[in-house]
Amino acid sequence: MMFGTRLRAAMDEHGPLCVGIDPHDHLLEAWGLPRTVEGLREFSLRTVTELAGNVAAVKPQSAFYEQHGSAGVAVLEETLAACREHDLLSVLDIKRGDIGSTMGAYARAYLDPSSALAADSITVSPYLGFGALEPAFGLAEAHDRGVFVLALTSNPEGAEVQHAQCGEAVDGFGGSVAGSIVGQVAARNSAHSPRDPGRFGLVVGATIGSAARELGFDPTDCKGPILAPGVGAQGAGIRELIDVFGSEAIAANQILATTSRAVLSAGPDGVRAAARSLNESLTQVG
Ligand SMILES: O=C(O)c1cc(=O)[nH]c(=O)n1[C@@H]1O[C@H](COP(=O)(O)O)[C@@H](O)[C@H]1O
Repeated sequence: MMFGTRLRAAMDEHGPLCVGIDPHDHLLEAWGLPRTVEGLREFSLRTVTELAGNVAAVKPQSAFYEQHGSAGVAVLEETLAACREHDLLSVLDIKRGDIGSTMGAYARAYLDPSSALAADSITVSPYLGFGALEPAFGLAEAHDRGVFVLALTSNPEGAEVQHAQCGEAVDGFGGSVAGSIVGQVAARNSAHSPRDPGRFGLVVGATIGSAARELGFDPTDCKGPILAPGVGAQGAGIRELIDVFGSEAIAANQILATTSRAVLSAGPDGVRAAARSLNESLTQVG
């Protein structure tokens, strides 16, 4: 089944929430775990078992595994394997972007099923040019995976790059860098529609307010899934999600709202209930 279809089916079944697996040191401590690779493993595998069957996807944040060196990356591999074993979709948050030949190596690392680091989908950064991401797009198609391209990120610093005007406007998407990214993702999803989403998605923060409107485009026109971080610890909630995306796109399960700290801080015995509660409030929209 095509990634966009698989994700939509998971959202229809489990709700529109993706819980990020961000093993911050303070969260390991709050869970009574050591700030070691052993603590990292227990935190990660417990989160997968608690959330499988309760959320549409999880989003391991590679950085928190890399900070432990190769032993941490080995835990990330175990975490992704656990997702596969539990039939839990994964969005591996790596935000990689590089020149084409190097991007090819990244694509093989994270999208080729023969790799221990392969995920169902990944985040990528178009800062070296949208076209430089082609190797990731190609492998995603070859192995039926998904790619979420950063467009309007949840951090305030992103605006200086993403809101910049880049000359030629992409029809219907305005002339900003972000609009150009959204328009190019929409073009790759041209055979799809909001009801039949493509495998190429966007990352658009729930904290961006009216930015997309002011830049002259609607991110939901990308005809793919939209990963929406910023919920919870970064201050966004249901109201902000509706302001950015509209209740129709949320109710149609195009928006994969994602939060990490707000759910993980509930602890090992509370993470499932916290996810179900947030999912419940999200499914009330529309
Ligand atoms: O690609 C991402 O997931 C991402 C994009 C973005 O614009 N903002 C953003 O916060 N993220 C990631 O989403 C997670 C947010 O974590 P919380 O703020 O704890 O919910 C972190 O792992 C971020 O790196």
